[in-house]
Amino acid sequence: MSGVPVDVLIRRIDPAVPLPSRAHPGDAGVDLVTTRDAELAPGERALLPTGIAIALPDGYAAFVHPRSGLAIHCGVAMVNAPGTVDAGYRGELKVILINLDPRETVRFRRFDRIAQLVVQQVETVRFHEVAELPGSARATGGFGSTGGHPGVQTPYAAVSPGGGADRKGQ
Ligand SMILES: O=c1ccn([C@H]2C[C@H](O)[C@@H](COP(=O)(O)OP(=O)(O)OP(=O)(O)O)O2)c(=O)[nH]1
Ligand SMILES: [Mg+2]
Repeated sequence: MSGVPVDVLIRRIDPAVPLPSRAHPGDAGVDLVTTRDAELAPGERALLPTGIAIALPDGYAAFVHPRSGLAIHCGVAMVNAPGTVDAGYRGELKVILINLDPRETVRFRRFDRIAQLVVQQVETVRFHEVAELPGSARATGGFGSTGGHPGVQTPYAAVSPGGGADRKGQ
């Protein structure tokens, strides 16, 4: 990371919670911990408290991202990844985890690291309604229109640049 650090106010809701810090200089995210033990059975989800609240400057947002280690080793994902923390939000940061492993229950202990927080500048936009949008090379192609998907055939339609749907088996 370069440039002048952005100042973010932080309040400990749980007085014993460690303040978030970077594992390595230059890391984009700071790890967030759970302040309570949790047990997630296969398919179960939980809203876990992090013990902190923050005040971001105007023009910034924070994004709660999953940890890749939890994903590959435990099959744990964030249901709403990335979670969006608004600049005006003063409540406790919370993380919605889900255990996607089909067999194993995953256990978290107090102060285990469960997610990471990335603070970013966000643009303020104004929307201008128009009858027609300007053309582009991609046009309306999306959802697999460029092909090359490994694995199973899904029932979902790819949208071709012409705007039509390529539906397998129809
Ligand atoms: O992973 C997350 C996502 C959100 N939040 C907090 C901060 C955010 O500012 C607030 C609202 O989040 P969001 O806008 O995603 O939820 P919503 O379902 O749209 O709720 P609301 O109607 O309160 O905006 O909840 C978290 O602590 N963790
Ligand atoms: Mg919202």
